[in-house]
Order: sequence, then structure tokens, then C-alpha cells
Amino acid sequence: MHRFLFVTHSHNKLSEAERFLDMKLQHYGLDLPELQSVDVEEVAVHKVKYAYNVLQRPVMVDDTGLYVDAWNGLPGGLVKWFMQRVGDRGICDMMQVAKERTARAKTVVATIDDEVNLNIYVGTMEGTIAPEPAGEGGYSWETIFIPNGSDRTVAQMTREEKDHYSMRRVAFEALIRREESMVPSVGALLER
Ligand SMILES: O=P(O)(O)OP(=O)(O)OP(=O)(O)OC[C@H]1O[C@@H](n2cnc3c(O)ncnc32)[C@H](O)[C@@H]1O
Repeated sequence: MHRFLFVTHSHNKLSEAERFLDMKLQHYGLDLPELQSVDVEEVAVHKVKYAYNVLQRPVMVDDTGLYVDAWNGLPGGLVKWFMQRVGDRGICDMMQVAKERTARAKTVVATIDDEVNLNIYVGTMEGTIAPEPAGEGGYSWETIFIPNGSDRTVAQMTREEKDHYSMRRVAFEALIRREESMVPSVGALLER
């Protein structure tokens, strides 16, 4: 994972990624023209290709969205605009007429390595939209998302609880598995 430059402006993403990968990451706040799409896979692939073209070195990006089933997956990758325009309380108000409250948060981590291979790693967190915002200091939609298995919003959780449910943790664990399967361990090298 050391080989990837993590391209993000988000301190929250960086500190979570470093925790989940258990290492310090090189990072860079490049201004990435973000494709406006519901589909976070599409946005992440667009971002990582752009970052690679500009920086010409192995790069990694994270794109995250919130998918509400009653709205056929909206806002997905457009959640930033929903939060800016209607906010957490506005989303709860709009959900009052919804027949189902189920939703999922999805993180897509995309990498391009030095052989220009592109890979994506997906993590999801299933849950429901809360009847009203709850929790202090939550970031973005964390005040209105209740993960399955909990009765509290992400914003009401301790860091340890949040990490337990985190869609970002699942995505980075998939990256770790892939990297470990590619790099022979020191033990394996000594056996040759
Ligand atoms: O520089 P980049 O990495 O692109 O940072 P960003 O903040 O623009 O990242 P996204 O487009 O992926 O984020 C879309 C929205 O989702 C929010 N978001 C991202 N990760 C989140 C998380 O773990 N919990 C809650 N909200 C999150 C974020 O605040 C944005 O409003």
C-alpha cells in the first residue's frame, strides 16, 4: 500500500484509511474534477484516472455515497449536493412519505499501480435513515444513518463502534487482501 499516493482533500478519509491500513500514507490534495454521477464506482474510476494522468505515479482515491432505496438509489455519489442543498433534516423530512427507510453507504477505493493496472475495492454499510438527525459532530450524513445492528446514528457512536460498521474499513480490507496476495511474504522468499 506504501506505493500509492492517496489523493484526497478529506482529513477524515485520510485518518480512517491510515487506521484501517495501519500505516502512514503519502497523500496529496489535488483538485480533481469530480464527475457528477449517482454511481460512486464511476466517480472513483474517473477520479483515479485523472489523478494518474496528472501525477504519473501510483495513486489511490476514495469516493463515497449514500444510496436510499425509496429514491431508487439517489443521492448516491451526489450526496454532497443533497447535504449542501437540503441538509440532514431536509432529507429526514423528505423521507416522511417513504414506504421504506432502508439505505446503504458505499465506499469505492480505486487504485492505479505502476503497471497502469486499475483496481477497485468496494465496501458497503447497510442501514436505515433515522426519523430525525441525532448526534453531535457527525460528518456529513452521519447524523441520519443508522447501521443495521445498531439503534443509533453513526454520529452518536464512538470511533471504535463507527469503525466496526464502516464501509470504508470493508473497502480497505479488500485492498489489504489483494496486496497481500500479490506480494510474497519474507518467509516465502526465504523458502525459495
Ligand atoms: O477529496 P475527496 O476525497 O474527493 O473528498 P470529498 O469530501 O469530496 O469526498 P466524496 O465526494 O467521496 O464525498 C461525498 C460526500 O460524502 C461525505 N462523506 C465521505 N465519506 C464519508 C463518511 O465516512 N461519513 C460520512 N460522510 C462521508 C463527504 O462529506 C461528502 O459530502
